[in-house]
Amino acid sequence: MNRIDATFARLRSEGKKAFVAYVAAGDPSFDASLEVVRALADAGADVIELGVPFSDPLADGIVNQLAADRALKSGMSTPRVLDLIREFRKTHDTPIVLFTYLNPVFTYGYEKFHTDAAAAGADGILLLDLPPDEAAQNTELARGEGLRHIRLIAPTTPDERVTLLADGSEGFIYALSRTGVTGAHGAPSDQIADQVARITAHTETPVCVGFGITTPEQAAMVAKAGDGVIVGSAIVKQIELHPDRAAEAVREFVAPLIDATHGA
Ligand SMILES: O=P(O)(O)OC[C@@H](O)[C@@H](O)c1c[nH]c2ccccc12
Repeated sequence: MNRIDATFARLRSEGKKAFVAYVAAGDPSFDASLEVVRALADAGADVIELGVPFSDPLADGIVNQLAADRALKSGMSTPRVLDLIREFRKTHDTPIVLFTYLNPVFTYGYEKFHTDAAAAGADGILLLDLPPDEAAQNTELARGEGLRHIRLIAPTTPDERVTLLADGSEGFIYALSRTGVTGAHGAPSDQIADQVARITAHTETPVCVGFGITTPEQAAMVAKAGDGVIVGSAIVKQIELHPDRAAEAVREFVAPLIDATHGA
């Protein structure tokens, strides 16, 4: 069974919500990043969303932009991201979703990317700029049985596209708490429960909410509304602030967020 599906099935049976942690692979270096990802898993993150660093991350705010830049400068590349996953898999079973843009996957080769990523130990993929209609038309974009395709739904997504996206989403659905780019620009809105309900009306697939979640209070609020909480920039900021003790700083930072999510 796919690790993402197994994790959500387990959490549902335990009545718990998922904590999904995002970091850019290779930030600030291969070795330090591997330690960070292991620390996230050890701290109890249910899913790790691992960013394949890309030079033009159009949906990312400044914190994630700088992280991608640090990773690229440290020599990170798509094959090295797969190496990092292989290393992580020697010790951990936590599901991994690869987050990236179409360009790095196009350059690597769509089909080869899916095959190699699944073989390395990835469980899902979130291709930010792949519209669902394109995925349906160009099946090689969505090839690779080992990887679940996770799709984003924004508050501005029209209802007819919510159905299309919910049908095409596997593993879980990523509901954006607001429009704009990633990062802590304003608190998550109190409309979140309504937005999640708009999606769950169309699907049984778990719905996780991300964008701008920074504090345990926000995590608890969002966890009550959906099936999981996604936190990126706030974790990545810890790596930026403490490059020499990134894993430890991340572990300390996520512990209360994970408690708040699991306790919601
Ligand atoms: O950083 P935030 O606001 O906590 O949001 C999660 C996010 O970082 C992660 O899921 C992600 C990183 N880059 C993205 C680009 C688009 C959508 C989502 C993402």
